[in-house]
Amino acid sequence: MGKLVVHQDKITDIKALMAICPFGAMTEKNGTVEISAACRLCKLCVKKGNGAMEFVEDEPKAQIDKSKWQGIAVYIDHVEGHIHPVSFELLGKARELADKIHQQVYALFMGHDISGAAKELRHYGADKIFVCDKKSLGGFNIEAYTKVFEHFIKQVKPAAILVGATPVGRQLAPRVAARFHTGLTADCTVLDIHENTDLVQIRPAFGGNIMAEILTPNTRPQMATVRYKIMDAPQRSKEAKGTIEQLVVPENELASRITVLGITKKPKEKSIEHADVLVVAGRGIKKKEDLELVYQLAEALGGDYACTRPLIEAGWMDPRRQIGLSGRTVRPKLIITCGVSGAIQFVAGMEHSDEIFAINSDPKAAIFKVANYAVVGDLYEIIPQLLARIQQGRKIA
Ligand SMILES: Cc1cc2nc3c(=O)[nH]c(=O)nc-3n(C[C@H](O)[C@H](O)[C@H](O)COP(=O)(O)OP(=O)(O)OC[C@H]3O[C@@H](n4cnc5c(N)ncnc54)[C@H](O)[C@@H]3O)c2cc1C
Repeated sequence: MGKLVVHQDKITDIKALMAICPFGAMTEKNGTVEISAACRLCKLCVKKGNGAMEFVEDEPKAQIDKSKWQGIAVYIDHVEGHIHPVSFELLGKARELADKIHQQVYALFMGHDISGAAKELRHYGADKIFVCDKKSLGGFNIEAYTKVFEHFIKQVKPAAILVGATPVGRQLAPRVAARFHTGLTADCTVLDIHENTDLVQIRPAFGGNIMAEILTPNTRPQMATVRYKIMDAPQRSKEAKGTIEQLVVPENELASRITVLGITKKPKEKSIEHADVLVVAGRGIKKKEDLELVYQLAEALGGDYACTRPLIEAGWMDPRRQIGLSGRTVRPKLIITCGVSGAIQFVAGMEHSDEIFAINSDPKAAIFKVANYAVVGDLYEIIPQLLARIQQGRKIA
C-alpha cells in the first residue's frame, strides 16, 4: 500500500503544514511532525507540502501465477438444505463473469442431507458443484465450515469466490480470507472482471460519498460478499447441466471447540425485503402522526411501509424498516417514495426496484434521477388524491 514519510529537515512552517491535512492527522511533538491513525492517505500534504512529505510505495510483492487460479466459485448459503436466494443470484453473476474470461463456475455446498438440494443447483449455471455432506456439518459451525472451505480452495484453486452477505456469509468469508492472507471486499454492489482474472469489486465507500473500485491483484483467491437482491437471479434452466463432485475432508479435521447446545428458531417475521409494494416515508413527513398517510397508502395498495434513516433516528419507526446502505436492500415491484430526497446512501438500497414512483416538492431532488415516475408536489396533497383514486378505482371495478 505504501506509507507517508516526513522529511523534518524540509519543513519551513510546521503550523502551515499541519493545516493542509483535512483530517487533522498531523501532530507536533518536540518540534517535529508526526502522522496519526487519522491519516486517510489522501496525499494532499504530499501535493502541497513543498517536499516535506513523501509517499513511498511498498516493495511490490512476488508476483503470483494467476494461471494456477481458475474459475469463479460461489458459496451456497442454506439452512437445513433450503438454499438462500442470494446464492442463486451469485451463481448468475458468477456465470456472467466466468463467461467473460472463458472459465468455469463452481458451487461449494456443505451441510448434512443436502444431496437433493445439490441436484437443484445443476439448473442454475454451475459447471461443478462440490458437495461436502456430513453429519458433523448439520448445523452451521464456523470452525468446521471454515475448514471445509479451506480444503475446497486448496483443491480447486478458484480465481474468485462470491459469498452472500448473510449472517453466515459475513462470519465465514473474513475467516477464510484471513486464512489465505487474501483480500475480501464486503457488500459489493457491482462486480466485473478483467481478462487477467482480476476481479473488479465496486462498492460505496466513505459513507457512500464515493464508489470505490477495489482490486486485489497480488493475491488469490479474490473474495467478495454481496447483499441479497443486488444481483439478478438467473432463470432456472430446464436442463440440469453441472456435475456433482464429492469434496473429501477427513472427519478428524472437522473437530471443533464449539458445541451447539440447541437451535431456537425465530418466528418468521414480515420483512420489508419481501414486500412487492413499498411506500417509503422521508423527512418530507413533518410529524410522526402524519405517517398515517403513508400507512394508509401502503394498506390501500396491499403493501408494506418503510422509511429513510432520519426517521429511524427520530424514533418514528422500527430500525428494521430502514432502507439503504446502513439499512436493508429492497427490490419490490413498486416503491413509492414520499418526501425522500434520494441521497446516495438511500438509493443504494432500492435502486433495483422494478418501478420507482417518487413524490417530492423539489423538482431538482436527486430521487427523480432514479425514478420511473416523478410527481413534483406536496405529499400532503398528493397522497390523499392517490388514496381517493384508488378507492374510486375499486368502486368502478
Ligand atoms: C454512512 C452513512 C450511511 C447512511 N445510511 C443511510 C441509509 O441506510 N438510509 C438512508 O435513508 N439514509 C442514510 N444515510 C443518510 C442520508 O445521507 C440522508 O441524510 C437521508 O437519506 C435523507 O433522508 P430523507 O430523504 O428522508 O431526508 P432529506 O434529505 O431531508 O429530504 C427530504 C425531502 O423531502 C422533500 N419534501 C419536504 N417537504 C415535502 C412535502 N411536503 N412534499 C413532498 N416532498 C417534500 C424535500 O424536497 C427533500 O427532498 C446515511 C448517511 C451516512 C453518512
